[in-house]
Amino acid sequence: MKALLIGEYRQGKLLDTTYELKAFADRLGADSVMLLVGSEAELPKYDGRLYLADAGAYGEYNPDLHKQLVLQAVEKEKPDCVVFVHSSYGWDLAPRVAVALKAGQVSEIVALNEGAYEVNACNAKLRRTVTPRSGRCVLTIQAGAFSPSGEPQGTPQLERLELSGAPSGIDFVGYEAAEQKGVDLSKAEVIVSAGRGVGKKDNVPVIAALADALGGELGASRPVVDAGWVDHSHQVGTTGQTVSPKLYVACGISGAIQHLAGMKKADFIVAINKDKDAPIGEIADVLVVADVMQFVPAFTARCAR
Ligand SMILES: Cc1cc2nc3c(=O)[nH]c(=O)nc-3n(C[C@H](O)[C@H](O)[C@H](O)COP(=O)(O)OP(=O)(O)OC[C@H]3O[C@@H](n4cnc5c(N)ncnc54)[C@H](O)[C@@H]3O)c2cc1C
Repeated sequence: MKALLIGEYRQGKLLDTTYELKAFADRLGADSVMLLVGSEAELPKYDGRLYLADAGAYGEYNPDLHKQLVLQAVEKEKPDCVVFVHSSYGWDLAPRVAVALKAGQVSEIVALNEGAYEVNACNAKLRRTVTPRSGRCVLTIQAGAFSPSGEPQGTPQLERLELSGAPSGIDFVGYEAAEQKGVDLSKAEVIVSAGRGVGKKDNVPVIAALADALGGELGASRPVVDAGWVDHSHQVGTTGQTVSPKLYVACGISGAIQHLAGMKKADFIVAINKDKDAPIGEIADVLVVADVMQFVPAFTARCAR
């Protein structure tokens, strides 16, 4: 099996998720070759062939041109699958490539299951296992689901791809940073996060009090934000902030991939959960099996002494 991996630059910087593509291909048992559209200034550590194309004259992202370049690489390599990260880039480009190739697309893969793909369903409450029927397929992987097992290594063997025409009718205007409101969790050294397990909005101050006692910030999982218990600026995860504090305390959080993707780089993780088998236990340094509303007030009282 051969996989064409579509790496990603954002504003000239190589995204770390590019390495997750290689980890996915390795777990699939596929030979891989990579394509990057961007500058040579920052190349990934990659032990294999890397197609590099410069479309900078047309702005950082132009769907027509990027699709054209992916199709060129497909023509040369004849891969069985073309793999993107499920980012805004992958969301936009993967379906365009799938339509052009008349290939089936499987989106937001979170795990492999004996050669089939597991994807989230019902807002990640369920998983579906799917196998594409088309011979060639286009895949997108959930960021954080396939972490590299060690430090990425290798120097890529570069091959250039040239554009064969100007884009039709699409101009890249630029990126506009979202207005920064509320807290910037990315700089916090301690984060104490509330999950659905805290039960109700009135219980959130109990979690915030622990954050205060530890000199940290309040974080939250998405259901807590969606329910309006905590402002979105506190959300940790793929659709919230990515954080790397010294200490992360997860209170009543199950450990869904989308949450883990935002906090798994924390130096030390404490999880408080009444379920001893909660998935967060797999990455937590300490798992306290307890009712969060009994444990946290007692813990806060000890911290405040
Ligand atoms: C496209 C997409 C993007 C997403 N982005 C994000 C994101 O950025 N961030 C994010 O967090 N999620 C995100 N999600 C949602 C994610 O898939 C999960 O649904 C979510 O993280 C679950 O939040 P939770 O752990 O708080 O709730 P649950 O999964 O419901 O877990 C609650 C946990 O609390 C425990 N619990 C219950 N009661 C108690 C108690 N009294 N004491 C102790 N423990 C208790 C339970 O055992 C359980 O483990 C996204 C989903 C999708 C599809």
